[in-house]
Amino acid sequence: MASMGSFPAGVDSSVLVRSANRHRPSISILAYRPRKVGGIADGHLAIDLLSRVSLCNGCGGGRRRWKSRGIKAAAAAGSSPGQADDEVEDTLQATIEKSKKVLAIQKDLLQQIAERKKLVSSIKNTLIDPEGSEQPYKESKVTTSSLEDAEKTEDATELGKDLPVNGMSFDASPGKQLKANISENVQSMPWQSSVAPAPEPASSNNFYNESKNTAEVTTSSAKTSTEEDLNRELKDTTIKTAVLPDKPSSKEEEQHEDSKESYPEDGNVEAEDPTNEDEKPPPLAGANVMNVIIVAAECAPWVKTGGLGDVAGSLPKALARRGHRVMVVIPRYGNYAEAQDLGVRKRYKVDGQDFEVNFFHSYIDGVDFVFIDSSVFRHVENNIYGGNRLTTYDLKRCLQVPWHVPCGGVCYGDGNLAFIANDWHTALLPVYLKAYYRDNGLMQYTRSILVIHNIAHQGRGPVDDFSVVDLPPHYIDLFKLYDPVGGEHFNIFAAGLKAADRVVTVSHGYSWELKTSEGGWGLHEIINEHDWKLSGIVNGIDTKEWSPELDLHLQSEGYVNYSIDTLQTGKSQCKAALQKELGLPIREDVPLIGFIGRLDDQKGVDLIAEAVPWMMGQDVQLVMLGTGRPDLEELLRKFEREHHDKVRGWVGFSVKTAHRITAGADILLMPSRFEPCGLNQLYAMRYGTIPVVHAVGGLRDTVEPFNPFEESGVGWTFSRAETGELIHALGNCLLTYRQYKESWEGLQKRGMTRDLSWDRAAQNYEDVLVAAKYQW
Ligand SMILES: Nc1ncnc2c1ncn2[C@@H]1O[C@H](COP(=O)(O)OP(=O)(O)O[C@H]2O[C@H](CO)[C@@H](O)[C@H](O)[C@H]2O)[C@@H](O)[C@H]1O
Repeated sequence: MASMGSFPAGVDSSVLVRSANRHRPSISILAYRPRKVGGIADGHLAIDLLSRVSLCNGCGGGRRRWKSRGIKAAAAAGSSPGQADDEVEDTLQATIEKSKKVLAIQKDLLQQIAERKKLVSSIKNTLIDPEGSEQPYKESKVTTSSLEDAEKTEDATELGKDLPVNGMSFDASPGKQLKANISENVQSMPWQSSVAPAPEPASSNNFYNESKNTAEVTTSSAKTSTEEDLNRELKDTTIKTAVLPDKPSSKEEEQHEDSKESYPEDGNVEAEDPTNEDEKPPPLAGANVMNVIIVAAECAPWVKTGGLGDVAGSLPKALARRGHRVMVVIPRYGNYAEAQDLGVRKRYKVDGQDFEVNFFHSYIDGVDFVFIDSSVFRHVENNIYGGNRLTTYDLKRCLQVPWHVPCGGVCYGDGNLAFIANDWHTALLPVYLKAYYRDNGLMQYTRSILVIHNIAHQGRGPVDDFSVVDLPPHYIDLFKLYDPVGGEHFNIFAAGLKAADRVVTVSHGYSWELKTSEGGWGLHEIINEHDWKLSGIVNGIDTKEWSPELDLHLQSEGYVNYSIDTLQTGKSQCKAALQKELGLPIREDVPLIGFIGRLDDQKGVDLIAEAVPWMMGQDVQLVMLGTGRPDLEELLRKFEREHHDKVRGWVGFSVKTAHRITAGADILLMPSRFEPCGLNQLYAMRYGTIPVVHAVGGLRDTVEPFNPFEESGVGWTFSRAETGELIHALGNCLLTYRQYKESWEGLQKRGMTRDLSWDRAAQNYEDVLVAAKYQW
């Protein structure tokens, strides 16, 4: 039994071995390894053993069996029964004594378990990050319940009253203390009172200093630490030390697979060996990791009317891959299966009306998707932009999300935080951030970035609309804009562009066009004035969603997945499947031309319409998918009626059909009059479909024209939005398709191998986030 040396002193292993032969509980004792003293399972085992051993030792049956065996043994050795009886009694007594010792040792082990727990907790509390400051998100451990306590129904003008403020002191009794401190500091908004609030200034503009200040302050988590929590927090601490982003920890393990893997079920402390840190690579963003909240009106796959939905669904994942902690906030238009009710309820008065807002949450691919559930969003799923443009998306609530919505049990907080708003629908967010918070010394380190996906839609209205947005009177100047057509009016995009810390648009070409009177749609002067904060970043694509190898819509009804290696066979199979599905003649040799997009002026549908007579004179097939202006929808139906053997006009919004056209078509037409970026041409290239585009905005940036002498380029472009130019470019494209098969294949392969992923774009967004963070 030399190997049993790990038993605590005082344990006679021979007793244990003897007992092991007779009693199951003792066998378990032999298996008891001090190495695992930190685990819950072992703790339970010890308690279980304690009860079983005492039960066994006290049971008459056991005693009788031992007695009769002792008599038989004595008889066999030639002793008298009386002597044998005494010996048995003695042996029994000795065994009981030793069992008592075992019990004492087990108690001791339990004590050790408790001490290891304390140790875990104290390690967690003392570890600091390599920068020498505590991690920023420590400050954000303000749980919903603490905020719930802190507030009752609030008025729209009381925003900020339930906001933890940098530098304020409050501690573990969160709610009331928090409320008290905040009301001391934020008595009222400046336009309501001549007494300005007195926010605590941060000691420096260095983020980490700020973090340190706030981290000391916000120990107000109402969370009760269970043993599991302790172990998780230890892991959390090691992650933090490696400057990894905060990971949701407790409530949603099933969704947070990574986290689950990281936390050993039995809480084995040995598994938390700090040397394991080395195995985790640092985040790609390095020291630039931030908390990012992207706010949008739509987000694929839940709700999508166009390219904004795609961007809101995929940019966040790319930022998360770089190590940022990322949340997307969108309205909950429908019942989305993945999203769980967080149980956070807020009541607000807006315009005298009572509203309740709930928050739903889903954690997917490293991103917290938060859905705002409110009566105003219900029943508009199929017409999300059809309601009252001023009240449909209450952006004041979005600004409170970092404090109200605990993702993975931990709120984001306002340190090291940037909001990314998208288009005019969310352009009020930078304005509210300024008016309600920054002007009052709150959220001093939170930044806002506004992304222009399409400047043509601006949220215009009469100047009187200003009364609805609930802002201090002097803010009207941000909104007022003189327009040669409409005169002086109220313009939400204009205000957002002025108030945002940074502005991004979705291509370099478009960032240039925005500054011209033709491309700026009345906002060019403002954009020129704020040129210093404008960047152009070309969109990426979601290479999982849009990939011919993986595309789920190419796995039935004759469609097949294909790659660059199986391009010729796979693509022609998809083409045949598309022709079959649409009822067109199934012919491999005929060039199949596709169009997918909103039917409006922007997309140049009228140019296609004018080119249709010429096209019908060619041996081609044309498939158009779109919704929008009723007259253009009718045009699609008319083309199909008149050229039934060559044209299909699909009026409707069908993601599946969009994927199938992208795979089955040979050519994609995009004669857009303006195109900030354009995604369909990027999808087309990835599927070996050749784009023919008007060289404007993002189309010019992304479609390098074919050069037959150098065998370079990925498509055809034309420089003026005119039918003749479209016909000329398409004519050259058709000629190459028919007569220069090798060049055609070269075009396809160059497009397919381009890096179109979001990863590069995310890196550029990160530069903007960092620039915003350090700007004043
Ligand atoms: N009927 C239909 N059925 C199914 N799917 C359909 C469809 N109509 C369009 N789509 C899909 O919607 C998306 C449209 O994206 P785009 O970028 O081409 O245009 P959009 O003008 O909406 O976006 C704006 O924002 C994006 C994102 O920044 C910019 O790229 C763009 O230039 C700018 O105008 C694509 O995913 C497309 O497949």
